[in-house]
Amino acid sequence: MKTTKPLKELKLSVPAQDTPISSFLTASGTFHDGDLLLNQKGLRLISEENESPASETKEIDLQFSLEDLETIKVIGKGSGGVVQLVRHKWVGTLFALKVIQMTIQEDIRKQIVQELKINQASQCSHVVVCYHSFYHNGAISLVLEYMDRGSLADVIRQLKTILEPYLAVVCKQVLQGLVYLHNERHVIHRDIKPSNLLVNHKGEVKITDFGVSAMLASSMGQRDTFVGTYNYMAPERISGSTYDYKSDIWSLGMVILECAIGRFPYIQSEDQQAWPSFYELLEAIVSSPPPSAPADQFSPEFCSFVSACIQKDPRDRSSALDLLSHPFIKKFEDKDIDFGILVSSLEPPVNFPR
Ligand SMILES: Nc1ncnc2c1ncn2[C@@H]1O[C@H](COP(=O)(O)OP(=O)(O)OP(=O)(O)O)[C@@H](O)[C@H]1O
Repeated sequence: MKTTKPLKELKLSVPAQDTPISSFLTASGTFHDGDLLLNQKGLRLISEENESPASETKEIDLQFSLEDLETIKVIGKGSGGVVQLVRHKWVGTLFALKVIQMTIQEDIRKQIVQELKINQASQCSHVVVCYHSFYHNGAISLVLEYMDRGSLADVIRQLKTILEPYLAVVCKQVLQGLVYLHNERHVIHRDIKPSNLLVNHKGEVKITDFGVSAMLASSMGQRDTFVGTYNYMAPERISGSTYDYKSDIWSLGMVILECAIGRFPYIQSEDQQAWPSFYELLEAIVSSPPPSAPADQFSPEFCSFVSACIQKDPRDRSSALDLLSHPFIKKFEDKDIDFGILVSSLEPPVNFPR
């Protein structure tokens, strides 16, 4: 692969806003999209068939308001907006408040609405909980479960590589989250990457950020809009073919392999100058043989797990459910591996409280 200028994250820019906010706001300033009503008081889900009678709406904990939260500090920034650490003034509980400005393209706004719907209904301990959502002053605010050790990206930044026993523990939790999303919610996440796998001091790993996920079951059908990094994207998505749950499995395989070898699998050496250009990377993902774990450095179980995920043809990839019983996961299940101890031994991410 040719040496070109360094390119750490391959991103596309978001096109300028082309839909006025007024087109999806009601006269009272309520954000309205399908079965969702969102205003200063919080989120209300309305049954699709029966939107009008207010008495039939399902109200969700209106006691909780943005004024009850005080900001401690900004802890992160993504393409959609900032993430702040906040505290509930009366109860003292910490939350992560993700604020997304609404002056964005309509496609992105729709993706955010999906995020709200999925998060609000989430009942899986490996998916980050969204406790509440508000629409206020041109921004959507999501009150999320606070994951006090940041993301897997923060962990690998410090550790460089993660050993197989810990990787098995991380993988199992991500797979449990994916089984929930794929088999119960019928959702493709579409953006599995290290910064979307959040970690806490207990060693729990949870999937977050459904900003780019799509509800397969929804009438919108498969959508092609994507904003974010292409590094972990499956070949069929890059080449514009149809894709399904298996594209998340490719991404998981790429993340796990990166954690094991300590570098993004499509760079040949640890020399940071050797990053391919954007198009070289896309070409490599689509046309080159898939990356694999070096058999001389890793166990046969790990190598087999990685290749069960990173297959060019999605039909050759295992499902999340099947991978949960893969020998690599099973091997460490009764070994009492405590990822929490490892994570707690690290410095908290920059901006997170010490
Ligand atoms: N619930 C949370 N608890 C603790 N930290 C969080 C939480 N959600 C997000 N963060 C932190 O904020 C950062 C930014 O998150 P965000 O989801 O906005 O963007 P991203 O996933 O990093 O990037 P992109 O928007 O390009 O996908 C994360 O990398 C993480 O460190």
